[in-house]
Amino acid sequence: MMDGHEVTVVDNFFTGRKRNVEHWIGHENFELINHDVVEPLYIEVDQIYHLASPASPPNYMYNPIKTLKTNTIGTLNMLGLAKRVGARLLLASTSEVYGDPEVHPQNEEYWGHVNPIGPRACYDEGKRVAETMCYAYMKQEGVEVRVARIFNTFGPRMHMNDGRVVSNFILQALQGEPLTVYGSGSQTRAFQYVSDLVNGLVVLMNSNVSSPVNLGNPEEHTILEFAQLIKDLVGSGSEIQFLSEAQDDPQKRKPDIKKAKLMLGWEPVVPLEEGLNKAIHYFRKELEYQANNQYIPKPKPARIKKGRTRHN
Ligand SMILES: O=c1ccn([C@@H]2O[C@H](COP(=O)(O)OP(=O)(O)O[C@H]3OC[C@@H](O)[C@H](O)[C@H]3O)[C@@H](O)[C@H]2O)c(=O)[nH]1
Repeated sequence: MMDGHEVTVVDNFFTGRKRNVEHWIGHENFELINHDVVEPLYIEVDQIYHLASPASPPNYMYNPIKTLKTNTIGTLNMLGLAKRVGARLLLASTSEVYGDPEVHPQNEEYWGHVNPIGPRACYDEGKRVAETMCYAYMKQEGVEVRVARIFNTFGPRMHMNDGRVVSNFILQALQGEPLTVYGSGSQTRAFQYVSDLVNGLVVLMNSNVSSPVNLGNPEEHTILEFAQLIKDLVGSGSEIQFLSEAQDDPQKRKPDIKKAKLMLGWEPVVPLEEGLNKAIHYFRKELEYQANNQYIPKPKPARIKKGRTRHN
C-alpha cells in the first residue's frame, strides 16, 4: 500500500483478527473482505498472495477437514481466480512439505519424508498438493505461479493462543508459568522474524523464479536452548517443564537458503534476539491490554417466580 498498490485483504478470521489490520481501515488503498477461500471469490486483481490456512499445529489439527479444504479447494479457487483475471499467484507453502527430514539442512531439491495419514497430514499433505495444483495450472493453463516454502516464523500480532513454540514460551515466561517443552527438547528449529519473511515474499512475487524457494533464517537451535534464551531475554524465573513428545514432530529443521540468496538476492537481516525482543514487547503489551479490557460478566440475581414451589 505504501508503494501505491491497492490491497484487498480476504480473511475468514479463523486464526486472524480484525485488530491486526484495523489501523489500515479508512486508508484509500485498503479493503477488507470477510470471506472464506473455500468459497469462490470474484474480484479483479494483478497478484494474489495465497496465505490462507491455519499454520500452527494445534490450530490446523483442530479441524483437519477444514484445513484440507482450505489448502485444496481454497487453492483451486485462488488458481481459478488467477486464471480468470490473468493474475500471478504466490502460494505460501511450508517447510512441513519436507516432513521429518532425512536431509539436513533442507534444500528445495529434497522430496521430503511425510506421514500421509498422521496428525500433521492435513497440513503437510495439504500444502504438498497445493504445490502440485500450482504447477498443474502453470503447465496446463499458463498461470504464473510462485511458491514460497516458509520455515518457522514469528513476530508481533501472533495470536495469544497461537500454540506455536515462540508465543507459548514468551507468554509462559512473562506470566511466570513453566515453559512447556514437548519431548526432550533436543529437536531443532530455525526461526525467522516476520519482516524478513514479508520482504522475501514480495521479492519472490516480483521475481521470475517460478520453482519453489525456501524462505527462512538458517540459525538453528534446539528447543531447550530456545526455552533458555527466551527465559533470559524476558528475565523470567519460570521453570522448564518437560511434557510428552508431539506425534510425528520433525526432529530437526533448518533451511538451506542458497537459492533465495542467489536468485532473489534475499536473506534474513533481523538477528534472532532483536526479533524476540520485539515479540516479547508485543506480548507484554497484549497482556496489559487484556488485563485492562477483560469483560467480566456480573452474576445475575436469581429470578424467583411468585406463587410456585420449586421441586428439585
Ligand atoms: O509449547 C510448545 C510448543 C512447541 N514445542 C516444540 O517446538 C517445536 C516447534 O513447534 P511449533 O509448533 O512452533 O512449530 P512446528 O515447527 O512444529 O510447525 C511449524 O512448522 C513450520 C510452519 O509451516 C508452521 O508454522 C508450523 O507448522 C516442536 O518441536 C514442538 O514440539 C514445544 O516444545 N513446546
